Amino acid sequence: MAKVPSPGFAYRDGELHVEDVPLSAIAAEAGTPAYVYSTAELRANWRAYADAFDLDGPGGRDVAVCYALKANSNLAVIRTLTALGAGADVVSVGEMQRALVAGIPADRIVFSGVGKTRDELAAALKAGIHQINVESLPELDLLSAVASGLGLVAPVALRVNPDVDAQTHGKIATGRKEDKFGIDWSQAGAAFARAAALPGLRPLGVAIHIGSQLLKTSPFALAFAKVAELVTDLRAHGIGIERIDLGGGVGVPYREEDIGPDHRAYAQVVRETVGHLGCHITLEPGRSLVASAGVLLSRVVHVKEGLHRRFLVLDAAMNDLIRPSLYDAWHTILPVRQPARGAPLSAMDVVGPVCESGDTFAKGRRLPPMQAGDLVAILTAGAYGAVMASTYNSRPLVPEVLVAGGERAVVRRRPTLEELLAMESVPAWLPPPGSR
Ligand SMILES: Cc1ncc(COP(=O)(O)O)c(C=O)c1O
Ligand SMILES: N[C@@H](CCCC[NH3+])C(=O)O
Repeated sequence: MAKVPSPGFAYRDGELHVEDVPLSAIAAEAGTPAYVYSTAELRANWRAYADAFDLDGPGGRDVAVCYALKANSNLAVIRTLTALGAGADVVSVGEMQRALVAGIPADRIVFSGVGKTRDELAAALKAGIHQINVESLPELDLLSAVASGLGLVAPVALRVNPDVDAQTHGKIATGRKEDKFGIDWSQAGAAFARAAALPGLRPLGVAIHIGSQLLKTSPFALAFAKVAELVTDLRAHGIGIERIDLGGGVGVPYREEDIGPDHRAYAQVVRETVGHLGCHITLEPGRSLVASAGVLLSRVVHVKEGLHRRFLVLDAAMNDLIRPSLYDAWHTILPVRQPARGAPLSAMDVVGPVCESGDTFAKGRRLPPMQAGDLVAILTAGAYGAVMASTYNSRPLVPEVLVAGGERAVVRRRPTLEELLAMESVPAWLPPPGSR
């Protein structure tokens, strides 16, 4: 049996607890499936960055940690992180709204993304956000026009594509030359020159993001060194770069055997590669701040003995947590009731009720005896979990619960089926019910 890898979640009195709260109590109150988040774990994840970058001391004066909301945009989660000092990295006007509503000041928000619309750019400028990360020449022109139309000058970083392989899953690597992100390395100089010439822009930063779930620091080191070269080059050409945005944070251990990441080693890489430039540095970690802080709590609907395999059929499904289906991602799965010492383990396919074979959380996972009605916790689900949920198969969005010590609150409730249906309508020109 896998050990519980995080301090926010532990077996006590024969049951898995989130801080001081038994998960069975949460299942009784919020129903299942439900995401459950630990505030202590969020704090510990923040502290790892705060310590590595001396955020509360003199070393951190020129470093901003802008939490990438895409990893988990629940308002209570954002509020917890911003109370610790986080700014925000947003990729849509919706995320920007969330950041503002959660209390993050506009001047601590950066706006990334490869396809920001005219309306989104205008909203960001009107809100007065810290920086817009521009990813293409057409976007430069559009932003300049929008800013000029509003009588404003946009604070801009250009996201460049350093052509570095992040050595992560292909679907979440973003810094290779074939990826859609950033301005081609060979066009970077010309793009900055153009930005400097456009009336509505103040180009002051270089941004990159090479991918997510990096368990090694070497790809970061390669990419950051290229950024340093570019900054030096741009300065030599009279373009005064004051800011560097280094993109997402370190990866997280999903399996016990995953080694790293070491925040201190990452911070060391940052200092060694770009520290000498005297730039203000923005970091945009998402996953590493929230992944370990969340579990997906689910109930066993059936234990189905197939002829060839044993299936543990849960009430959670791919629509609630899509990472295993989409990236073949591993999530450790634990029974909420602590198994007896030496309980026999047997291989089970852990699946959901959705009508796709891909609705599988784990294949051949070795688990102790389980029966219908038992609760399980799918670990390390705080990042890219609830935010990627859908209503596929007309399953309502999964609720979210935040725990702090002995306190707990439902921070997003499960919508009712009536609410889902109320969003739709049948036009009067369609045949009425009963006709054919
Ligand atoms: C531009 C940008 N910044 C930050 C992040 C957050 O990355 P991570 O969750 O790996 O820290 C992402 C997602 O990969 C991203 O696309
Ligand atoms: N959704 C991905 C990460 C995407 C990163 C976004 N830039 C995951 O779960 O691993």
